[in-house]
Amino acid sequence: MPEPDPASHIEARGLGVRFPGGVQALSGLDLVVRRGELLVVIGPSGCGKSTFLRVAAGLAPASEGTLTVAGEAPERVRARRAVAFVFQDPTLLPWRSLHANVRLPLELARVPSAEQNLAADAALALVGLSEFAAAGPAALSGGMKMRASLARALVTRPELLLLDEPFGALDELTRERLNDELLRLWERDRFTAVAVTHSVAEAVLLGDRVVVLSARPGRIVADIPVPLPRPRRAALVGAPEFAAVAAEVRARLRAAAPPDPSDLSVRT
Ligand SMILES: Nc1ncnc2c1ncn2[C@@H]1O[C@H](COP(=O)(O)OP(=O)(O)OP(=O)(O)O)[C@@H](O)[C@H]1O
Repeated sequence: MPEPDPASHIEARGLGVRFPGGVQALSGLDLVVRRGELLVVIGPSGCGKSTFLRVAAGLAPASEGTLTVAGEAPERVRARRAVAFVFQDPTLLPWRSLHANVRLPLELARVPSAEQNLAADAALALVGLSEFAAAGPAALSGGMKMRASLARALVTRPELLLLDEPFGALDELTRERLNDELLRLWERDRFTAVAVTHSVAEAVLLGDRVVVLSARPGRIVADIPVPLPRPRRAALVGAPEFAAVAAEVRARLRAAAPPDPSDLSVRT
């Protein structure tokens, strides 16, 4: 077997996922995510984006081909807590304070409690929530809950962060702020990150590359580099060079989407 390339973090080769009911979510997917890269995956609804993240997180098995993380099976990477997942729903435990929510992954890893407290303090400070450490999730806005969810994901200093439409449920302004926050955290620590989104603007703002998947079963139809300089912030969205990349992503996404039956222009 060839030596794994140290620069590649996730390697999917001929990856396919078929669910027990027969739904083929992904098929023949070849993708390399480099270490320290921020990759965005976009594609039509139901094409298998979340399924790809779940396989990379070690939460779902591949049915064809392989996917490795740092040359290892994703389940092993999950077991050593080197991967963290952020979902659209912040899933904070309502009976725990923010601090106790953020330190939970360290508790589960049986990290000594003094270390847990220091790391949770630092993670809350990173996302600007120190003064809410003792508050319960019910006292927080949606944006604050998502910040807490990011803090909980980063508290273990993961090598790989997987984000499944993390800010999709937030209003536009809060979403912009959270994207800036995510960019700041990633610029600081340069963990490998794979984010799924439905927003073309978000994809171009965040990504080093944007991978466009076809309609189900998802396979890669475009792999678009984003040559915009970093650090990037949400204000970049109005720039002409931004619009050019966004137009390319949008065109590839349109071409990937299944035809709209109400669109008369595509009927013969
Ligand atoms: N556990 C499961 N069992 C059976 N089918 C599933 C399961 N999970 C997902 N699917 C199906 O697999 C397909 C891909 O789902 P997935 O959630 O990965 O798509 P997605 O691209 O993330 O969708 P969306 O953009 O709507 O969130 C969908 O048709 C979905 O209904």
